[in-house]
Amino acid sequence: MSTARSGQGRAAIWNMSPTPPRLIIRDSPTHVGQYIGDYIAKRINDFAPTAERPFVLGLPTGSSPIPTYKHLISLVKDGKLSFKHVVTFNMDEYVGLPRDHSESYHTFMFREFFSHIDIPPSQVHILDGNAPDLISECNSYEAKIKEYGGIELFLGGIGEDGHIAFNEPGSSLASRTRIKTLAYDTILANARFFGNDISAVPRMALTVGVATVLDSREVVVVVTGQRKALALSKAIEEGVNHLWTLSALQMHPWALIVVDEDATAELHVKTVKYFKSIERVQDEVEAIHEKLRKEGKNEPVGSME
Ligand SMILES: N[C@@H]1[C@@H](O)[C@H](O)[C@@H](COP(=O)(O)O)O[C@@H]1O
Repeated sequence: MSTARSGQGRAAIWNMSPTPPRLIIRDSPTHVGQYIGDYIAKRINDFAPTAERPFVLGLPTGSSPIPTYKHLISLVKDGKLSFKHVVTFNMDEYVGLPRDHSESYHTFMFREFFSHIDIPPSQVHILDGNAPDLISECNSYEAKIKEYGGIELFLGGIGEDGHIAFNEPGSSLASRTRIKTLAYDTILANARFFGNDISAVPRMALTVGVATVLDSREVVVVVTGQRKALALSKAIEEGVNHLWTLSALQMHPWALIVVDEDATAELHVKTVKYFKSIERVQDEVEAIHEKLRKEGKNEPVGSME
């Protein structure tokens, strides 16, 4: 099952090289979903996965990735993408919530995504929050990721307190898959999925660690809505800080954060302008290279990092 990683996918998208982390700004959550869906589809198609060399994809739950899932589903339905040779690892799962509960992350993933695409269920990995030994469940999850040669691309979402997966404020930036007690803010934020009954929200979860996410070759994070604006500014405009675990992406060489306009509300104008200009310049450079490719001339080698 072990598959060696190769740099093939990355070479094919040299022109999309992010700085760590690069910000892409789109008008609305739907446009964010389209951008990320197209981006992931390109990565999978460039990788040309096979049974022996599958594409290993990390995935989140939450309302933010739903437009991305919708777009990926439409690409599969249109025959432009297949998950036949994609292996997935989800970020997290509640502890103690029955697997078939409507708000378990198992249920969420099959309802919103897996049931609509061509992925064999045996290639889906989601932590079992009801395992008899939760510590060994977490350790074997890490081991399984390693067996597959690591995660090629981890798609993530964040909480309002800047947590990635369930790595709440104060999580070690060297953390691995483990049991985590949820912050009260997260319990409050997630009560909307439990009929606004705070007491119904599980208090614990299993989650991949910050280091598990940082280990993947590429990280793409979706951040939409004004309620995530403070977390985004902390993660982008301030230093690496375990109180805003998304900020750990500053240490990743290949990270992309895709946001809508609302999520930029707390950013400095110059930060927004900077990232918009970077994207514009990269588009111009890509147009030049596309022209060179068409004329059969050599493309310059290397990235723009
Ligand atoms: N553990 C999950 C996170 O992985 C997810 O990113 C977050 C955001 O949810 P939403 O996208 O609904 O705001 O919800 C939960 O806390």
